[in-house]
Amino acid sequence: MLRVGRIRYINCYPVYGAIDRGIVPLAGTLVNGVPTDLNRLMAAGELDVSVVSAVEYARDATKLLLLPEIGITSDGPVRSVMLFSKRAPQDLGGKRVVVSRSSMTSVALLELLFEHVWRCRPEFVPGDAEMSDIARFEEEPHDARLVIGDAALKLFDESTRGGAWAERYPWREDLGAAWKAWTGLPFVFAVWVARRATPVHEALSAHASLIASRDWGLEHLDILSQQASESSGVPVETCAEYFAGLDYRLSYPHLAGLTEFFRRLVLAGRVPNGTLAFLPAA
Ligand SMILES: C=C(O[C@@H]1C=C(C(=O)O)C=C[C@H]1O)C(=O)O
Repeated sequence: MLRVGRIRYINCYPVYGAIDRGIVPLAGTLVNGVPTDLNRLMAAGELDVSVVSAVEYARDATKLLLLPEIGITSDGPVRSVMLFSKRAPQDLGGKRVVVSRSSMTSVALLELLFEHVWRCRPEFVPGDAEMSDIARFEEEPHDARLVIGDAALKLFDESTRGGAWAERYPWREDLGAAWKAWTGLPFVFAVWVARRATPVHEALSAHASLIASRDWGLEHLDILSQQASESSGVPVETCAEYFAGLDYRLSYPHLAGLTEFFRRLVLAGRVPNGTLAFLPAA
């Protein structure tokens, strides 16, 4: 049985919604996790097909194939990948920036932004930043925090209404928006991949299910926004706007954004140079 990974954030509802509801069959079993769990399981050969951090593909491209036409992307603000800061990002040189242990792509993007846009060098420290960790943020000294997923959406939404979070973090940088301002391109946060060792017909079948489920999801964002609001505690209108701002296709502008990100990571010596290799389209 094919093992298929799913990020347990609401950002994956539009892709897995129809599979979850039995509307689209999937010949496999789902494994849930935060992005870094799925990256690790994929690298260890414990998953066959999964959504992973975009940078994980570049890191391990010789073992992986990209699934065409699907990704988690934004062309500008994403809302759920946020640097919450007590001071302006340009003033964070030598300061402590806690980066979510759940993320790989956003940490790599954040490092590029500090180096090239904000032009200073903070001290990066990995830390827990899921919804259940929010209450303990102040126990750990820090000047800024990178938060992704539902926890970021929740904190961003609350801080736009003023109150304690807005006071604690007067600077809130949306990494999708920062990338767009820097490069003019959309950003690809996550991609779907198959291990090259996975039998092609099985990977193709999973891909076809994911595409069909995503197409159903995009037609039913109202139902999914309601479900997302219930599970995240974020108002339904905010979830609806969030989904509207994400794009789950991988069209030319997204691929341009993805390769530009990889090119800059290669220059920074973070990932080996390589190429995009795709599973044949389903
Ligand atoms: C848009 C998001 O993109 C995510 C960010 C990832 C990363 O930083 O490695 C990986 C997968 C995506 O879930 C999000 O989680 O909010």
